[in-house]
Amino acid sequence: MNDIAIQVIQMSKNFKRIFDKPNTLKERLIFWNKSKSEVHHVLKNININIQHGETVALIGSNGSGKSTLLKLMSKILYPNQGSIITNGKLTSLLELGAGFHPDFTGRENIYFNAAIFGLSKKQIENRMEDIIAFSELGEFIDNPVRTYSSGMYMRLAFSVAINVDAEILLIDEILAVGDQHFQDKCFSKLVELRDSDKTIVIVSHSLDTVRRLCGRAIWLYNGEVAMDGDPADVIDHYLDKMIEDHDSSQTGPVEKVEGQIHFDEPLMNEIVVDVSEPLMVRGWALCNIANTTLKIYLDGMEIATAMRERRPDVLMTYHDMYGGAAPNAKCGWYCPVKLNNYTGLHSIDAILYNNFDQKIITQDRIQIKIEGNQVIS
Ligand SMILES: Nc1ncnc2c1ncn2[C@@H]1O[C@H](COP(=O)(O)OP(=O)(O)OP(=O)(O)O)[C@@H](O)[C@H]1O
Repeated sequence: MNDIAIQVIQMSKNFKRIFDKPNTLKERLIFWNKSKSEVHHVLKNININIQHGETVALIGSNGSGKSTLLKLMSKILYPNQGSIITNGKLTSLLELGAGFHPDFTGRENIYFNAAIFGLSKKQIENRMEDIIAFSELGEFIDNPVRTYSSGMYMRLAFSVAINVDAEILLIDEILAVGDQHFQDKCFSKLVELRDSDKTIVIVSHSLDTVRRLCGRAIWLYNGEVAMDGDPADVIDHYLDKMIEDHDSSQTGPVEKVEGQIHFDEPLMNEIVVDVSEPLMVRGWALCNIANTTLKIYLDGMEIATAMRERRPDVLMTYHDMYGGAAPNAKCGWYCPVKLNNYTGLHSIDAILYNNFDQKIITQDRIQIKIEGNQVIS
């Protein structure tokens, strides 16, 4: 048996961009030979081999061609040059609602979709209850899908996709529309499929999901494969490049500088073990400029510049500065605070400064009361 599930060979995809497209017949007649178009090279000479059993993420900034590549793999689109060969039964979760008939009920759409996938009526009937149970749609399963919310669509689509015995699963971001409970459930299911012999290709902006789920990440940049390998390395390079691109696109002063600081710890009832042991203060900062510094003050005295911390729960905790480079980037931070006066009320201030002019962008304060060896409020 061929070990390769998906083979992309010297593949390029272009789209035509049309400017000044006439909207009315009059405009068409007047501008009949004047509409301008431009060929947009979305993917250029891509070569990728994905083995059976691999779980691969496609990452990259908006418009880098990730969804287009998935659509090409699922043969919704065709390349202008080169080819894509898939080997195995393939199902895809690409656009919400794609493949569903809006006037059919959820149940009818299950029949419809599973039949297209080659399942017999008996096979579908045998799986029907499992599909409905996984989707948790309950009585809504007998309502027309046009009445569904995007989360409900996604529940139905995911439940069908995992029950049609596909060997290759292509998933585009859509998991993000589910509520937290269903996202967690889908994630666990994907882990289960990953650990069986399924091949999964997923497009996601959730780098945490990529790190936890995938064994390989492919980064698309300017229509080419910029890097292909271990997710942790690829994500680091991708984020560094995003910072670089963001910095070079910042030509003038940032007009409206905003930021937020959050304290997560110290938690109430935290036991302060020893006076000589510093108390760890943790939080995260969010700012729309890159060049910021976060300083920590104890009872009005500057005691430290907070240290960056990698936090799996906070997206993009990667930059050496505080605030982060990309707009709305978040950075986890920590600071060991040595309490001079052990018992009593202390205030800890975190202040985010703009490195250009040292002006304060934002600040926040927590007050902690220590009694005995505990933080009590
Ligand atoms: N059908 C189409 N016709 C014309 N241009 C298209 C079409 N589909 C995609 N594009 C263009 O191709 C480029 C890549 O789009 P694609 O959706 O693949 O990017 P993406 O990496 O998935 O982005 P995002 O992270 O925003 O989802 C974009 O510039 C988009 O405008």
